[in-house]
Amino acid sequence: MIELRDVTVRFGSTVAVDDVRLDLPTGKIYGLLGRNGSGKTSLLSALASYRRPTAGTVRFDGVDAFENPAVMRHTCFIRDTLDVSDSERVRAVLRVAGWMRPGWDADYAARLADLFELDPSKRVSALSRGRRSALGVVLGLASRAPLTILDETYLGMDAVARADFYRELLADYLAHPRTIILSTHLIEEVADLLERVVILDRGRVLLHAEADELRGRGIKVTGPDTVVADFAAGHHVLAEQSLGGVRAVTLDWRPAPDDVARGEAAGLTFGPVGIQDLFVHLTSPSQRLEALR
Ligand SMILES: Nc1ncnc2c1ncn2[C@@H]1O[C@H](COP(=O)(O)OP(=O)(O)OP(=O)(O)O)[C@@H](O)[C@H]1O
Repeated sequence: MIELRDVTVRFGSTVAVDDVRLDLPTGKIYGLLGRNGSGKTSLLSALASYRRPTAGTVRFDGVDAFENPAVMRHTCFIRDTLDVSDSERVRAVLRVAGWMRPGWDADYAARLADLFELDPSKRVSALSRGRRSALGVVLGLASRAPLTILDETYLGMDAVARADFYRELLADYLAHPRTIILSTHLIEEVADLLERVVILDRGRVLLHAEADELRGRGIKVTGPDTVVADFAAGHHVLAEQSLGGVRAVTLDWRPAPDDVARGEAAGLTFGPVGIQDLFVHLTSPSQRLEALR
């Protein structure tokens, strides 16, 4: 279990992470979601012991993580900066990772490098943005670290490379279960991979839930204005649109099959609300719902 207790990270007068308390069971794939500046990187830096929180503690199985060599050896935190020297060649970067990472699989790293067309003889400075991102992915996956954190690492990769990455991540996770935290803005793309979701909003945890629970949490209802209004009465409306007598509402409610049948008989149509939609509704300034905390 990874336990964060009252974790606050400040930069001068900016509170990047505000009194966060989280219990993260290990052996799962997490999605850390949040709008720009919501504190994801700051929280992950504290989680990975890259930064001492201004206040609070991070514990792994009851052990304080900060400056603890055993914990740090088992943590791989990949940021878009990569934390490698630009003048190094890819081959050397992978070799050094092999020395530092107890779980490093050099054959797997070579296969991944091949898959992402990473030329081992190139210097990091000569890599395109996408290939640089791919190097981060190789470092993250081949480390097989019990705690692997990928902080928007793969944003520079093209759609084909990202699809390869998602497939590799899932296959390797199933073969070598570990805790993987993905911070991303590409929510729809990764949604199917996630087992748990944490949403940060202005430095605070807005929501921490099983991904399956979120997938079925909301529903979109469309139909004649008055019928929709009747159906939605008493339920939390996350979003609403109206045009020419037709209304569409997104409800924070999971109706029973009988309710759906009743609605369909009255001329309503129903649609799912994905994790990305839910995220947008929960974090858009007009819809911020403190009550869901
Ligand atoms: N080194 C720093 N010095 C000063 N302020 C910082 C520093 N790092 C982050 N911040 C501030 O802390 C807040 C949270 O930033 P952080 O990078 O953690 O957010 P984020 O969710 O990762 O954002 P993004 O999605 O844009 O990458 C922001 O207001 C940011 O400006």
